[in-house]
Amino acid sequence: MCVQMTDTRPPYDSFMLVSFGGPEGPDDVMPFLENVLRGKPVPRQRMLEVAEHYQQFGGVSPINEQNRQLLVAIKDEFKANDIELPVYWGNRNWDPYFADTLRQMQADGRKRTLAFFTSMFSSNSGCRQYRENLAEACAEVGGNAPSVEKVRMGFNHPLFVETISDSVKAAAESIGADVKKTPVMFTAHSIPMLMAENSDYVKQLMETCRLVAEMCGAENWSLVYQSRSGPPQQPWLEPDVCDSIESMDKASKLDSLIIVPIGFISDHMEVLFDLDHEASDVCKARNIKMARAATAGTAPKFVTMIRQLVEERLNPSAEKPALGNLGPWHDVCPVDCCLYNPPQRPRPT
Ligand SMILES: C=CC1=C(C)c2cc3[nH]c(cc4nc(cc5[nH]c(cc1n2)c(C)c5CCC(=O)O)C(CCC(=O)O)=C4C)c(C)c3C=C
Ligand SMILES: [Fe+2]
Ligand SMILES: [Fe+2]
Repeated sequence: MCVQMTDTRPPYDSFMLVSFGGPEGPDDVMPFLENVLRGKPVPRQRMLEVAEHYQQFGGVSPINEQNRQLLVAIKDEFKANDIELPVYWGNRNWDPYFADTLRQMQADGRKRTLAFFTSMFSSNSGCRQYRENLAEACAEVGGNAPSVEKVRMGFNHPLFVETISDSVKAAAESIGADVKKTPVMFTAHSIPMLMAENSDYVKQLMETCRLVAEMCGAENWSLVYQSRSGPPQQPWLEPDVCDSIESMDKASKLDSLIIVPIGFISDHMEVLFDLDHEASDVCKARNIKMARAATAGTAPKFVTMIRQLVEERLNPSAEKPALGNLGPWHDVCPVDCCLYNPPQRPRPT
């Protein structure tokens, strides 16, 4: 006998942009970094080093302003496509914090929200930690806080791949390079090996890089990592972007190089400092013409992708576009998705 289950949940009634947050002035930098690194075995020296990067930009991370612009673009996109979901924004590490946003949503009578996380790839940091922090915030807000459900990871969505492919072509053009022949170095945030092994981070990144390279015709590409923050004895994903530039150039003199921050959706501090400053200095010292491809930001195709990811959840019979070999990623994470339990070590004093 087949038993038809009825979905008794309320319909989706809102949208939430779920992001990282960033400091908005010099006094915010240390409390922000304390939030980011709570429970993570990152040496204090590295924390102070990163604080200095932020202070060089007046203590202001561009991420919040970029998210404000993205929110405007999403609202316009929803309006133009008759999606009547009010749009909210909450961050893990800075104002507006998840709990404050959920409290506002509760006051507005919202019961069930669809969330887009500003991470295109599955990892503990980009998936599970967001979900756990949202669940903690819901518990803090109380019984009738809205439930939050994330849309699927969009790493292989055709419109994400197109957005980055367009950026790579524009970057090549900006230095008069032939995208087919010029080395294209995709970069993503390094994470501990143990975290990587418990997620599909590298598999998804490799797939997106392959798809972007195929779409824009880049024949010489690699995936490297940046922004490592772990203690020296803990293995993190390698190679590092600056080391890679040096070793590639030593192996065979580079004329031009295109760097593509595939792991980040906007031009925040890790892109401005680690690529536009550090990697760019390595290239200048070696006389390599470097172009850094733009991140997705508010590119119209990227904003349309966010709208389509929402639409496919509002209408479960809608098509779920995905390029390549991995298929559309899951809507609902399995229980063990992106687990990470690092070995506990005493904190250095
Ligand atoms: C254990 C892993 C990580 C540590 C430690 C870490 C430190 C760290 N990160 C930032 C700033 C940013 N990180 C961002 C993204 C990001 N970070 C990690 C992992 C660690 N970071 C991952 C896997 C990712 C990608 C997924 C995600 O969470 O978004 C971002 C971008 C966020 C965005 O929404 O675009 C920033 C900014 C600092 C300052 C820091 C401490 C030294
Ligand atoms: Fe990070
Ligand atoms: Fe996950």
